[in-house]
Order: sequence, then structure tokens, then C-alpha cells
Amino acid sequence: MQQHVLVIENGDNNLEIISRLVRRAGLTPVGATSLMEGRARFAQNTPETFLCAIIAYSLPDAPKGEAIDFAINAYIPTIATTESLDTLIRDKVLERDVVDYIPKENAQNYDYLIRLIARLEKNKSTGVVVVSTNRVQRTRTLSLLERHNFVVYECITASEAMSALSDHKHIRLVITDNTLPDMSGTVFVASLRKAFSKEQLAIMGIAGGQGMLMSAHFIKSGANDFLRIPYCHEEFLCRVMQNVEYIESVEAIRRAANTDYLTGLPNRRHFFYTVTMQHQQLSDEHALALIDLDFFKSINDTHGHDAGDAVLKAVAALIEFYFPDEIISRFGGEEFCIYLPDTPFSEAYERLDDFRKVVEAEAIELPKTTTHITCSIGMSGTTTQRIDNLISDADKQLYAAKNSGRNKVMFDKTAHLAFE
Ligand SMILES: Nc1nc2c(ncn2[C@@H]2O[C@H](COP(=O)(O)OP(=O)(O)OP(=O)(O)O)[C@@H](O)[C@H]2O)c(=O)[nH]1
Repeated sequence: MQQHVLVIENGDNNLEIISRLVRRAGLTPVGATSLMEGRARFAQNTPETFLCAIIAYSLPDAPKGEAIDFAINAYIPTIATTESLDTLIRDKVLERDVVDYIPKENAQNYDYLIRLIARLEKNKSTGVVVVSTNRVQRTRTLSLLERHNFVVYECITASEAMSALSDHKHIRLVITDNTLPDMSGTVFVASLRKAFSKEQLAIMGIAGGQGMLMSAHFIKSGANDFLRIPYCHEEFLCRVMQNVEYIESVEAIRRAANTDYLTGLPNRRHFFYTVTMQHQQLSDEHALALIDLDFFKSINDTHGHDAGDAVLKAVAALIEFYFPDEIISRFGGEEFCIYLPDTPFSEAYERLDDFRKVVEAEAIELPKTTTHITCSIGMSGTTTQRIDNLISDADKQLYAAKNSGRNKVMFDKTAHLAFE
């Protein structure tokens, strides 16, 4: 796990500020205030533990970016810092293969620095597709992305890009030129939008020439963003970061809206969405189970609410383990639901009864002790194709299981005689 950041800054004050930001990003700074000290600190650590380096352009013993060269030659992704936005120094910095450079001018620049270092770790699992027939342009774009640790896919045609997208689920951004051999960039964008919404996949159009309409054309075809070639290094990286962060924020919101906060299982809302989207036509051979923990209130009363939470998490983990291919959910409180598609009722019954025995046998670890719990299960199945009927039928059976002694699986015997 890479988690060190080599920080070589001009003076103790700057070093302290940058080190604090690095710690806020959850990483460990290895600090120095001169190139000589930086070399020594670097030599004391394993090179692979460095996620990146943040290096001042000008240091007392390295006035012209020599410390930046040192870090780049040691194969560490390097972010350069400068005292101010000076175009001459900027050009000197960008002649080198730096990840980015930050003028230490205002708080927003420091905020950008934190986002940038957090991204360097996340980018290792974020895919970006670059589609262009222009080799020089494509290579330049890929090199900038690689410096940011993105996993990059180089494509010349739209169809190559389509297959990269279907093979690699971690792709979050497509950067496409307008002139492609098999279709125009804007037609490609429009066809991508049939498969991926703007919230699932970001698309940036790029095009050269003087035509002012190309950006509008790309955006009307479904692109999230557009950049004119030749683009400036910094603008390109800021836009890439913004587009990828947008997709990730939507994913995070969607995950939070669909997940039960305590157990991490899908919630009731997501359960209905998944069942109805994936199984618009429910099959004849299917089953649904409502699982309710027995006398759960007494766990809370005896061991406290945290212990109750621990029991819910333990049972949720068992459900995930024993029903990895089924649609599972925490319905609320101490009630869980499992939908078993394409499963004969007798097989579903056996699996659920085995699960009931697993729960009964499980010693659940609490902070100061272990405890045991049982569950009651109501099942429904083949008699109906409607999810709301399946749930109300299972609920009646669950009620019956609770009223006839608990710790059992019940189903409507008149409806499932063959299996009885
Ligand atoms: N710790 C904890 N308790 C919860 C949570 N959600 C619901 N509960 C508690 O679960 C308990 C459910 O109690 P009851 O409905 O009486 O059910 P029970 O004690 O399991 O009894 P039976 O279902 O009849 O076997 C209530 O005390 C709720 O406060 C939660 O997220 N965490």
C-alpha cells in the first residue's frame, strides 16, 4: 500500500502547511526543506511506498527545479509548487514530466492539491479511453493521463472504443476526437449515449480547427465537455478531474440512496428496483422469503443497542454469503428479504431451511460476549408472478411462523402440495 508523500518545501512554514494537507488526505508526509535532506529522507524509505512527491521549484540548494528532476528520475509522480503564478517558471516546470503544478497563491489552490493527491490513488482503478487517429495528439493525451495514474485505453476507431467499454467496467471517461475512421466523433457520442447516461460515463469531445460550432455540436450530441486542440496542459487536467469527480459523486449518491447504512445490504427501494428491472417477466419457478429475527428486542434490552446492531450486521453477512447470486435486501428493522429467481420451490425451501439452521448455530461476537439468535422465515412462490403479491403472501407465512413457535420456515401448503 503506497501511502508516503515526499514533501520538499522552501522553509519550515511551507513544509508544515503542505504536510498538514497531506495528512488531511490520509497520507503520511516525509518532509525536507532542501534537496540534500530530501535525498536522505527518500533513501531511508522504500521507494514503492511513495504515492507521489510535492516539490518546490526553488530551494536553497536547488534553485532551478533540480529537486523536481531528482523526484522524477526516482520515478515518483511529482507535483511541483511555485511561490506565485510566474509564466517563465510555469514554462520551466511544464517542460518536465510533472503531474501538475500548484502556485501557492490562495486557499483554493491548496484545496486543488488535496483533491489531486487523493485522485492519484483513486485513478489507479479508473479507466479512461482516448479515441483519436492523430498519433501525436493521442500520445500526448495518454502521457498526461498516465502521469495521473489513470488506467488508459488507446483506440483509433469508435468500434475499438466500444469494445474497450464493454470489456472494462471501470471506465469513467471517454475522450474522443471528431475525425474517426468509422464514424464522426459526434455520431459516436450520440451512439454511446444510448448505452450510457451522462451520469454513468463522462465524454469529452476534442477537435482542432477554427470552427466555433464544434463544441456545441459535441455537447448537443451528448458530450459532457469539449476542449479545442491544442489545449493547455492545466486546463486539460482540471477538466478531466472535474468530469471524473462528477461521475464518482453521482455513483456515491446512488450507492447511499440504495444501501442500508447499517448492514451495507441493498435497501427496500433498491430491492424493488432490481427485481422489477431484472425480472420484468417473473419466471414460474421462483421464490421469495421474508426473514425476521426472533425476540430481537431482547438482544437490545439485554446487551444494548450496539449489540443489536452487531447481530443485524452478522445476519446480513450470512445472507450475503449464503445467497451470493440472489437479490437480497434489509427491508427494515430486523427483517430481511431474499428473491430467488429461476429456482424450483423445493430447492428454495431447502436452502432457506439450511440457512435457518446456520443462523441458529452461529455464535455472534459482541464486544463483551457472544450470543445466539434464531429467525422465522415466510416463503411464497410459484402461485403468483407479481412481486407485491409475493411479498404479502410471504408476510402471511412469516406471521404464521411467528405464531406457531418461531425458528421455522413456513409456506402455503395448499399451494405447494406437490412438494409436500
Ligand atoms: N439495535 C437495533 N435495533 C433495531 C433496529 N431496527 C429496529 N430495531 C429494534 O428491533 C426490535 C423489534 O422488536 P419486535 O418488533 O418486538 O420484534 P422481536 O423482539 O424480534 O419479536 P418477534 O419478531 O415477535 O420475534 C425493536 O426493539 C426495535 O427497536 C436497528 O437498526 N438496530
